[in-house]
Amino acid sequence: MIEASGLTKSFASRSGAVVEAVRGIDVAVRRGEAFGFLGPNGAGKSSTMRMVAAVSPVSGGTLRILGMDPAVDGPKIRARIGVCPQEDTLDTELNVRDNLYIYGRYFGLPRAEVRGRVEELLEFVQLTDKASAKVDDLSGGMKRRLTIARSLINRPDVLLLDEPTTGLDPQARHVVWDRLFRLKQQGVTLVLTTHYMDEAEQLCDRLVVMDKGLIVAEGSPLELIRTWSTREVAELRFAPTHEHGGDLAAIAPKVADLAERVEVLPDRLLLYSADGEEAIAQVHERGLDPVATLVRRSTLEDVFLRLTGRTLVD
Ligand SMILES: Nc1ncnc2c1ncn2[C@@H]1O[C@H](COP(=O)(O)OP(=O)(O)OP(=O)(O)O)[C@@H](O)[C@H]1O
Repeated sequence: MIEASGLTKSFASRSGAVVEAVRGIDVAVRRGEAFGFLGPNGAGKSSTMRMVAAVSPVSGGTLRILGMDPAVDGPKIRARIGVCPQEDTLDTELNVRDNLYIYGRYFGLPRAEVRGRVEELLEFVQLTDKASAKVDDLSGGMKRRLTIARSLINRPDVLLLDEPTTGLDPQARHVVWDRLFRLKQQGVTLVLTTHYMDEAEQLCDRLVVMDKGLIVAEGSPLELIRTWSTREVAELRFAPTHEHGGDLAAIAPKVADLAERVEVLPDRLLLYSADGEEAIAQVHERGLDPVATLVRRSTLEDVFLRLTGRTLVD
């Protein structure tokens, strides 16, 4: 559905310096899959998405979308994809139903067809009872669902979603995920960006981890975790009154041999080990006395930390 090779995007900044937002990435998105671009702010995700949406010209490399070249067939591509942008771009002058209707007409769909499609989409995103409401009276989650409905008006083969649940509360996020799952079941190819690990794990069949304009890893969430992390992680917190005064960097060498890898975060130590309980038992045996411990399974957050040395916190 999408094939990029050596894809780059540069911007000229105001000072005249060149910003290389995307520095040569290879990506292939298959029909029907949910594909994610994961990475922190500034990684180049949005710049990539805008090229894939055929609204921002490619600086270098090649890009094919639905077999077409965006430089030649931009309008044809845009007719067959849906775009759900990061910020709300809904028309606050119009009510919920008319936001969808106007968009459908913009796509050149006949009036009667748009009317039917609008009702179908309102139902799909569970906004039928809000059809006459002003956009400003909707909650954040409802606005996001309306934007998703709008991006589906042309029955796209591919739906691009830039951070679909950023800023939403947990319940609203789950409602959005549920709708995206349903779309996937209907055969729509989903391409999304996110900096939420749980979102990537929930939704994506495959994903790439981006950092500073480059892809640093690629695979299914499970493959990435298996390749780049251990099965379990033991988290250790120490009291500020500990003999090292809570200086975690000083404690780390004392436990380094108990794990495959140790990460020092500002507030805790992470011990990457196949058996977290065993690692913690040994820490206690050495009289190191953590004030709190926790064993959890590895997540994509651990993969990201391993690959970039940074956490993905916004
Ligand atoms: N129009 C622009 N002009 C100049 N620089 C830009 C422009 N758009 C993006 N950039 C720069 O390109 C880099 C990548 O930005 P981009 O928005 O693609 O990252 P991102 O991974 O999507 O981040 P976010 O999660 O914040 O959306 C950043 O350094 C950004 O400042």
